[in-house]
Amino acid sequence: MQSVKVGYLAASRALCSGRILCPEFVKLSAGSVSQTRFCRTATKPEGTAVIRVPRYLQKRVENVKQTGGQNKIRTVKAGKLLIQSKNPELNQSVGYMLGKFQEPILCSKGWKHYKSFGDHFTINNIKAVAPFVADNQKEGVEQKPLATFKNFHICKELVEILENINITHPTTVQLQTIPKVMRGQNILCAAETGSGKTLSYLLPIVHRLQADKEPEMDTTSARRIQAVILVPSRELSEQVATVSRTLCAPFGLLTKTVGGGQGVGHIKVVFKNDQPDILVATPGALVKALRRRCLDLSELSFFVIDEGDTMFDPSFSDMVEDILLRASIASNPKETRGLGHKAQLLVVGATFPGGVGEVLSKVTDLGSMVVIKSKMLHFLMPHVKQTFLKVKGADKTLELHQALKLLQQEKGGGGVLVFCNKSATVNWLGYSLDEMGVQHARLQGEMPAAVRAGIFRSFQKGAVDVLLCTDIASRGLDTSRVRLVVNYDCPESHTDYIHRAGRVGRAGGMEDGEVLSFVSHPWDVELVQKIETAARRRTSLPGMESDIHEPKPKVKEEKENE
Ligand SMILES: Nc1ncnc2c1ncn2[C@@H]1O[C@H](COP(=O)(O)OP(=O)(O)OP(=O)(O)O)[C@@H](O)[C@H]1O
Repeated sequence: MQSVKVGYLAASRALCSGRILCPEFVKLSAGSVSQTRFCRTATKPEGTAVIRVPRYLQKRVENVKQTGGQNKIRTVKAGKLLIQSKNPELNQSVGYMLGKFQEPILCSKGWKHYKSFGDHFTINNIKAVAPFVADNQKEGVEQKPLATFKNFHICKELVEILENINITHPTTVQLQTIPKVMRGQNILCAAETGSGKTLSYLLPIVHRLQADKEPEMDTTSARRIQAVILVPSRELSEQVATVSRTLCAPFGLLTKTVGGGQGVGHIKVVFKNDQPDILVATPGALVKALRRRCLDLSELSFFVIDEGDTMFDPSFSDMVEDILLRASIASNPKETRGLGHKAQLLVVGATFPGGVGEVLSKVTDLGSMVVIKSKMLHFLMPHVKQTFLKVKGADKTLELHQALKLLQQEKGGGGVLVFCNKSATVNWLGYSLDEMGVQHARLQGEMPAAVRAGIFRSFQKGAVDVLLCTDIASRGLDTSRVRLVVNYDCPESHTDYIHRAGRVGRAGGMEDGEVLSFVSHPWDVELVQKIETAARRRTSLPGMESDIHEPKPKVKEEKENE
């Protein structure tokens, strides 16, 4: 029997004064006082008795505290369910709101116990439209005219290109960001996954570059790099470059990429004949290029850091700092115009770690940066159904097979991203799926660059439906055809969960995207409990609230020091 020691006086006071008037408890406690061995020990102060409270009684007391003395809290009301559990008593309706100090009773509460295998719960999608769709586009809101890209006064060719690909109304983040970028402000923008952050920075960049372009300029010789976009992976650099090329096409602006895994020879070739107007690069490749003096960042008009959380992660931050120090970053909008102008700094991401300010304060005045933070940042996506299944490690492959079959039967198939925590798991799982006859592709960081090239693109194009991958595919990669994200291995952090889950429910993507997470290890359970708590409380995921803060103006600090 596991037990705890409590002071006799404290325990008896709690028993007598509290609402916990359990006769069994009192009887047992009194019994154990007379028998306690601790009374006899010389080290204990005289008169202090120690009683042992059995674990099962502690649990009962905890439950009484949680339910406030009632047998159970009724969390189900008429209408749609927010949380749907294997045990219907733990369901929670959309209409039920937890009290401020009320502890939610979690389906995943006992998931560290081996008997919980087979248990499951679902956080239902309670909204049909993503929160980042501008308010006036939501159902039932018809009063205001819809905002369009024309409202931003960007050149008409760009508006036409967007219309051709069915992008007519800006998302919330685009509405907030584009005007500010056009005004020359440095921006720190944090908004949900799939909310259209790429266009938020690319549209104003291309608009400005075409406006600044001199008509008589020779297209090749006078070209210089005017915008650098830093991204964490090769795949993402290709994706951003594709969007950029589409937007640049009518203006003859050139976009190039340099990515990790490419030798110096290849990097030199990129810059040899023709400098691009827009360069999309990974930090490692750009550092190599800068060291070999292949390019010069002194005349930049824009410096963009996409996927800010990854780029300011310790694995990249030194390189990012090194690159930023070679560029001349503006400290206010006036410095971004005219002769000898400096670069406007745009940092975007779906989550933000602490420490962003530390690096940025070395290159610009943090006080001048405009922080744009979406309302639903770090919340679970309300328009995506998210299921958690407690399953034995050995059964995960079968469960995955089952989920793929169900998707085929119920929705006629679609893109599936299966996330594993390690490259080795991707390979191993790949062999298992081969044996089961499931066609798939694999994408993981340990693959040679040549093998990796084009895998995500072929998945985007629909050449293969199932992609087994590590977290390299969770950051920024966009495909509207993903219907199901499977966390074959439970993600290691909230940030990873947000990014992985964010591959569905994207602007312009499938509306019925789902996330399925397998939970097999006891150490996965805490993360699941936090996610379930956030869902039941309708709050953001814990530990991420302070991730983004308004940078303090440097000037004030200096004045204080004087
Ligand atoms: N205004 C819009 N209307 C409809 N679709 C849009 C709009 N803006 C962007 N999209 C589409 O939304 C998808 C997601 O955009 P994008 O990749 O820029 O998202 P993101 O916010 O950068 O996501 P992540 O945080 O995952 O990087 C893209 O397919 C893009 O074409």
